[in-house]
Formats: sequence, structure tokens, C-alpha cells
Amino acid sequence: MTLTLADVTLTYPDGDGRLTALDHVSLDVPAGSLTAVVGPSGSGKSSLLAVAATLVTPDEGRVVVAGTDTACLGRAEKTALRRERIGIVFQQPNLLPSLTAAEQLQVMTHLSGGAVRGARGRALELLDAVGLADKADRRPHQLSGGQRQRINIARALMNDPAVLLVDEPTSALDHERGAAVLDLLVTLTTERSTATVMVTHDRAHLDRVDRTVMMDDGRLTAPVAT
Ligand SMILES: Nc1ncnc2c1ncn2[C@@H]1O[C@H](COP(=O)(O)OP(=O)(O)OP(=O)(O)O)[C@@H](O)[C@H]1O
Repeated sequence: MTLTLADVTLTYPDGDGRLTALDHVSLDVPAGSLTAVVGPSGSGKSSLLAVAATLVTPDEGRVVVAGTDTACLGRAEKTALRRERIGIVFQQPNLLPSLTAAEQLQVMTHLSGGAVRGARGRALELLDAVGLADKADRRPHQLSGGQRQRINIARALMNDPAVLLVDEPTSALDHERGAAVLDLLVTLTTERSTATVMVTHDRAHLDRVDRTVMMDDGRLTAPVAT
């Protein structure tokens, strides 16, 4: 299993007490499969992604990323694991305004201390994979919202992650563009063998994913039919 959450509980301080955001959550995501997480606002979906991304440490339970039990890691080791093994697609692309599409991706190689020499070639290969080969030298303001989201996804794949975590990728897109982005995520998950978890409010295209699970008040319910 490439991503495993085993009996994970996460609480936040809440007045004099604690609020349970994740309540004994277990989830296994194999390589090459896409799991969608749906559920009402405040049910814990973002918390689940944050824990899987090792950005937040759970109170209890284990998070295992590509065979590494993250409980054993120090802060620097977690940062390295995140850079090398985990791709994160945030809801807002947050592209740097002055950089071209290709440079948005190349920056990831700089940040992870990788060999800068092959970075442009890899960036161009990924832009091609997300259908933007001809937009490599465009800056964000010269691209549509859907194209910016594709760059966001390509950027998360730059370091060839084992785990891909995607937060509300279609929320800012219309139906057609949302469907296209979801198709892209399904294809990339298979082609690049990532264990992909996607949080979404949008139930429109869930027939395309491998599995849909529901968060409800911090608990993960059985897979739901789509
Ligand atoms: N940093 C925090 N400190 C305290 N409570 C938090 C914090 N982050 C989230 N919570 C609470 O934890 C619960 C789960 O929040 P979370 O953001 O994971 O839900 P969500 O399902 O992603 O919601 P949405 O769909 O609205 O984004 C909520 O009750 C929220 O108020």
C-alpha cells in the first residue's frame, strides 16, 4: 500500500476542550488508484489531507507514506519526505506571477535540491502530459483558470511523487472543465502510479474515480456508490 492511514485521530484545541477532527480514521490507497473523499463542510476532509501530507501530526494512529512510517521521522526528515514522495495540489494554484508555466515547475526541482539540468526537459514533458505543451512560455495572467489548475497539477508531479493529494481541484471550474481536470487526474494516477486522494464537494464526476469514501463528523464511512 502506498499510502496508509491507520486508526488516525486528530484533535484541535477548542476553548477548554478539544475538537475531534479525525476520529479513528483508516484508509489504504494503493499505487495507481484514485480515492475521492466527499462529505459536508467541517467533516474533516482537509484535516485528512493535512495528516496524509505530514503537515499535521495526528494525536494517535499511523501515517505510512511509500513504506515510511512518518511517526519515526523528525521535522527535517518529514520535509524531505514531503518534497520527494508527496505531491500536493492545493485548491488555489498559487502560481508565481513572474514565472512562465515551465518555470513554475522547474522551481520545484530547485526547492528540492535536485539536478537542475534535467528540470526543463521534465517540466516540458509534464506540461505535455497535462495538455499544455504549447503554453510553456506563458505567464499565469496569460492562461485560463483551467489551464492554471493543470499547471498546478503538473507542478505537483515534478518530483515524481508516490502519493498525490488533491484539494478541491474542480471547485473554481465549470462543469466541462471540471470533468476534463478529473479525467486528467485519473489518467495521471494510472500512468504515473500515484496513490491519489482527492477531496471534493463536487460529486458530478465521481463515476470516473476508483473509490469514493465519505467523511462524516470526523469519521470515514464505508465506500459510497457513485
Ligand atoms: N487549525 C484548526 N484549529 C481548530 N479547529 C480546526 C482547525 N482546522 C480545522 N478545524 C476544525 O476541524 C473540523 C474539521 O475541519 P476540516 O477543515 O478538516 O473540514 P472540511 O471537511 O475540510 O471542511 P470544508 O469542506 O468546509 O473545507 C471543523 O470542525 C473545523 O472547524
